[in-house]
Amino acid sequence: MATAAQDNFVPLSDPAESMIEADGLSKFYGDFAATRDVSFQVRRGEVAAFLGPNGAGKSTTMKLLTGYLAPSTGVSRVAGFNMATDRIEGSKRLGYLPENGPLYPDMTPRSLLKFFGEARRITGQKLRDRIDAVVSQCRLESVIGKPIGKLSKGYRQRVGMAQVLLHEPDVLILDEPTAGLDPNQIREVRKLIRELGATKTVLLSTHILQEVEAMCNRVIFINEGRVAFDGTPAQLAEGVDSLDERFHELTGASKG
Ligand SMILES: Nc1ncnc2c1ncn2[C@@H]1O[C@H](COP(=O)(O)OP(=O)(O)OP(=O)(O)O)[C@@H](O)[C@H]1O
Repeated sequence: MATAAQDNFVPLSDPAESMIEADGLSKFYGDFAATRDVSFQVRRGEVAAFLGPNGAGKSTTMKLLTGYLAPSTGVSRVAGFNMATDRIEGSKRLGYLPENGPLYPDMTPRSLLKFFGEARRITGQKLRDRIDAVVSQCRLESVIGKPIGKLSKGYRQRVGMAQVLLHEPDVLILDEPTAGLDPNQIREVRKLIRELGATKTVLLSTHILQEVEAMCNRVIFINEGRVAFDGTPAQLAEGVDSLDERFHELTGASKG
């Protein structure tokens, strides 16, 4: 039976090109469901906002999608690969930026990128070329030799992005990529994500409505562990005076 969320869904391109797929993902901690039967697909060419209030289940869903957490029920796929049974193949095509991801504070961006590149079996000239490319893309030139622990939050976030992009993944899953940044840093990270969206499929989590308008052509809204809306930013704004009003409506609706 179709759900309200599915009724709202508008396919933007060929369904065969689904690059990120959540299929009935639930995660239980004892009796508590952090996510319940979460299903959606993000297609090639989409930059999708994963929107919802604090505690809605965004990070949990992202961990389930990337294979970092095992679901209680359901299946996740990245570029068509089942992340439970084919995680290595899926991971080759995936760049995942976790919320407050581990960055080794004593390493420099250069040594960190070398370390992660080698872990992905990129070596020699290819690795040097890829490091140069992501350093330029993420504008890290001025901090490349400084300890990561001494960098500003904005630069640390860009180091995380560089690490995510190093192996040229087709799919990016970014957990709150602009959290904790100042307005200038936010503008720069948004610009970078818009550029990346031209060639990659992106799912980024946020609880900030402006992120949707600034970067995304698709919105998946989650509340209390369930998908409450799935459609375009224009559909999200339909029939309300402001996105704030829609946010309130979507978060209030499931409490009745
Ligand atoms: N390991 C865990 N054990 C128990 N409950 C957990 C665990 N991890 C997450 N939760 C709970 O699951 C719910 C969803 O958490 P999650 O971190 O996915 O939310 P979120 O939407 O990412 O929130 P935020 O925007 O604050 O990061 C929350 O109520 C959280 O407390």
